[in-house]
Amino acid sequence: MKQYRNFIDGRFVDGIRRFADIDPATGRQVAEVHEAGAAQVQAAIAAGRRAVQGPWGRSTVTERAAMLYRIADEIERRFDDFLQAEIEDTGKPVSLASALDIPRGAANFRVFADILKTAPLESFRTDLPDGAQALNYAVRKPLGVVGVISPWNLPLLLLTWKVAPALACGNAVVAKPSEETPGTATLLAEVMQAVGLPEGVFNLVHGFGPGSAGEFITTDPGIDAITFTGESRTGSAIMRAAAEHVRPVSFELGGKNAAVVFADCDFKAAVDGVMRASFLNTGQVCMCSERVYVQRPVYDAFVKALAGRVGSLRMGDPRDAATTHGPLSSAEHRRKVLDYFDLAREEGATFVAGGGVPALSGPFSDGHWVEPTIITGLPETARCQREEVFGPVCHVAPFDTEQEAIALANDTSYGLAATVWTRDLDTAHRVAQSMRVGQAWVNSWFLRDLRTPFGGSGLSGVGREGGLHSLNFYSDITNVCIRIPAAGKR
Ligand SMILES: NC(=O)c1ccc[n+]([C@@H]2O[C@H](COP(=O)([O-])OP(=O)(O)OC[C@H]3O[C@@H](n4cnc5c(N)ncnc54)[C@H](O)[C@@H]3O)[C@@H](O)[C@H]2O)c1
Ligand SMILES: O=C/C=C/C=C(\O)C(=O)O
Repeated sequence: MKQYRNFIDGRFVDGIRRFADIDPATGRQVAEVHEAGAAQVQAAIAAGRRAVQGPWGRSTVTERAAMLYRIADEIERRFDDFLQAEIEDTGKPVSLASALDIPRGAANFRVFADILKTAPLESFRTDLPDGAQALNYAVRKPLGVVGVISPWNLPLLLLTWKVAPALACGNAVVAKPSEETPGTATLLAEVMQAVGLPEGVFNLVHGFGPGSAGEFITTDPGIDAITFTGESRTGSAIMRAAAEHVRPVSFELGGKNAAVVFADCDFKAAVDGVMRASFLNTGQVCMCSERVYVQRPVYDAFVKALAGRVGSLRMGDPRDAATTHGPLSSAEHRRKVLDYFDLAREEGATFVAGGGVPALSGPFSDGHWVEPTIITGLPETARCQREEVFGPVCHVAPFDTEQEAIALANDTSYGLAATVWTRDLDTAHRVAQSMRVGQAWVNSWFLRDLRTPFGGSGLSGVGREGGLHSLNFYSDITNVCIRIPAAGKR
């Protein structure tokens, strides 16, 4: 059986216990994962501290950028290994993992190398009453040892989205991937070793949250900052842990995202776009649209077209290029999603498509499959309209006016993403700017430029990452202020 070990101070080490890594497409075990104990997490943090105090913490931008390019190149050289590990851990279709997850794993390093090299320093010239001036400029320095905790839905993409800028800024990292998806993170540790990243700069520990590696990282005073992607409830627990030693946090959390479709949209593009926004990665993307609002004149046609398209999603062997819909991440997560389907029925929903468990044959008969599902008829107060399901499901409801659509979309305690479909430029700007979210897309969804701010409002997160926002979070900033006397004065 394949073994996924911890990577501490430049070496792969066994854990204190082992747990099973399950392929959600088949329900079969694919690897044994070595759970790190408290002492091993402490050793990883101590190794990180030594690394930041050593040459790595004093390395130049040019040196670090070169290292990030080497990491990106090595991920690409081992593209197929990463692809197979990601598919084994998630069951996601090869078409998706090869177009999104693995390329973004490499791109995250390359883009942050470029951003680092081109990032300006902030500076201000201050005029003083006596004719003197002051020149202020802010320098970024490493924060120290950064704890990175990531989820299972886009394992390599979301881990590297945080590891890359943390390393770019000269920090050391102690990373913990989700217990459900340890594969590509372990390969990333192999990459770090292969490219010669100094020992202790990147450490990887496997395990769970409470009472395990996740909690050991977040409660350790040796961790200088915590960056986390996952559920809002977990974010809240981590925030409490971070408060103890007053450490900064950056959180990308859950969503209950709206799609707003106006009657003047490009109808086919909107149907295609909402299909993608609701069902990509089996609905397990934090930015997925679970609430779709369609303007009344096109509402019936839209629901019909969406239901027709759902039937064309193909489940099955993730390695078959024709497969477009994978399983859910685990038996437990499928139970949660199916419980929401039951709840939706109790709350009065009409199931326009899906709603059940498909019968797959052969090795995939024990996978954690759920049909892509479209529901209508729920009141906005229904729990299924308010809570994040994180599965292949959207609810479609009609609206009449622009003001009503904005109010419906914003009526949530989350605030991650929205997507607006219209051909009218004025409507597009007005509505997109009115969305209380981190990302408002117009006639598109999950279209990413990694230089832009990314994050969530309300329950969806704390802070923004991306571009300079990442550099600022992963840096300790010192403002230097120099007084320049006026000529002839002191
Ligand atoms: N906003 C975003 O960018 C974004 C991106 C992806 C996923 N998500 C969200 O993530 C969720 C799905 O991922 P998940 O189920 O893996 O999330 P999760 O919160 O259950 O787990 C995420 C990570 O946190 C660890 N963890 C759990 N409890 C912990 C604790 N008390 N202390 C420290 N670590 C702990 C887990 O082991 C895992 O590594 C969804 O809510 C989704 O919306 C958000
Ligand atoms: O599931 C959530 C997806 C988040 C995506 C990103 O963080 C990104 O594209 O950088």
